[in-house]
Amino acid sequence: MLKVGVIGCGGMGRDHIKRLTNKIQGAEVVAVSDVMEESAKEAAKICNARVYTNELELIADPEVEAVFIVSPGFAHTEPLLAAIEAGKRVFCEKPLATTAADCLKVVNAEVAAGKHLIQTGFMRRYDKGYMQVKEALDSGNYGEPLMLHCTHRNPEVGTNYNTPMAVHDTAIHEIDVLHWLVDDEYESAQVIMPRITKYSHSELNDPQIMLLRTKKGVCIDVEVFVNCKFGYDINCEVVCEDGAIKMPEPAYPYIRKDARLSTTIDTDCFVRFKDAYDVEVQDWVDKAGEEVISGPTAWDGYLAAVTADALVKAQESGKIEPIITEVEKPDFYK
Ligand SMILES: NC(=O)C1=CN([C@@H]2O[C@H](COP(=O)(O)OP(=O)(O)OC[C@H]3O[C@@H](n4cnc5c(N)ncnc54)[C@H](O)[C@@H]3O)[C@@H](O)[C@H]2O)C=CC1
Ligand SMILES: O=C1[C@H](O)[C@H](O)[C@@H](O)[C@H](O)[C@H]1O
Repeated sequence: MLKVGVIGCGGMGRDHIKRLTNKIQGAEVVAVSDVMEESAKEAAKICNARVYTNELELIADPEVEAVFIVSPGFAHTEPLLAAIEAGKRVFCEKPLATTAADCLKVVNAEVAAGKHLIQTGFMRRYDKGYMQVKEALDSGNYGEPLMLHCTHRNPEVGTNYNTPMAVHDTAIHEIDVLHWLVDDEYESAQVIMPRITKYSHSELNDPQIMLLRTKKGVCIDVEVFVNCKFGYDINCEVVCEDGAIKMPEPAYPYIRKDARLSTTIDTDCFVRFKDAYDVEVQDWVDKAGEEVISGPTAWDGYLAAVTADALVKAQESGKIEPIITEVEKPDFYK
């Protein structure tokens, strides 16, 4: 039984604690940590775990064999480095860190330690819909991909959510999954700012249209609209030389009543991607004893952050910004 310590007991942290406690085979949560002690105490009731307010003490706990980092992205780097030093396996929710520089610190520390410890929580790769799109693309039946049209829509976000977060907290999912889908690398980034919705605030341009171009010339547009109000609406269509592949939407019934036809749109990621989280976390637990990481690594986290940095720069400049990876992929990750 893998004994897990969870850092961060907010929305995603509690969701993972419930998952590890009630659904995942082969793991149990033995410790939880949050800077807000009350949050940690509430979360500990789910799994009867020890409570910490200092994440480094949780990592040092001898009973904790593996660590889940589910604090905000800006707080990931320190526990990642501490867990690497302690030689403990880590599942780190996306983003690995909010800048490429911080991600590179983690990559360098993991390579120097010589042990494969870090998995990054890019769970869209485990989603059935994205996997079906990838299977169709890899079949070769539709020719080469030319364009991708995507949306990442939230019903609403809090007032602490700002313009750069649309990249490193939200679009980071598309940044990782889309180059994986088309098996290509990114070359340049641009951000177009449409008229701002009345539901936004002074620190947030919402919606945003993010444009990515890959080295093979595939052009990707991602509409990020985090106050769309109507639901949590994730779409992805790949237009190829011999056809177009659209990711299926969640299967809900179509209801005919009172001369109206209606169906359901999810309202958050916890429902929309419930199965993907389950598959991702069960796979991480099942493979916790293996020498290498089978899922997205710290290097994937760094690559995503390099593109995120370029998109954040493009938000400011309004120009097409190059996406340049400073270092070659270490043999450690090959
Ligand atoms: N894979 C996915 O689809 C999703 C991933 N996430 C990721 O999960 C992480 C947490 O997101 P949410 O739960 O939505 O945030 P949240 O704001 O609801 O919760 C964060 C929690 O971490 C605590 N915290 C802050 N600094 C901390 C520290 N240094 N040590 C321990 N706890 C600390 C806060 O007190 C809060 O309880 C983020 O990295 C986010 O990107 C969130 C939602 C969906
Ligand atoms: O990871 C997530 C969620 O999956 C939502 O899709 C994003 O919009 C949110 O900002 C982020 O935390």
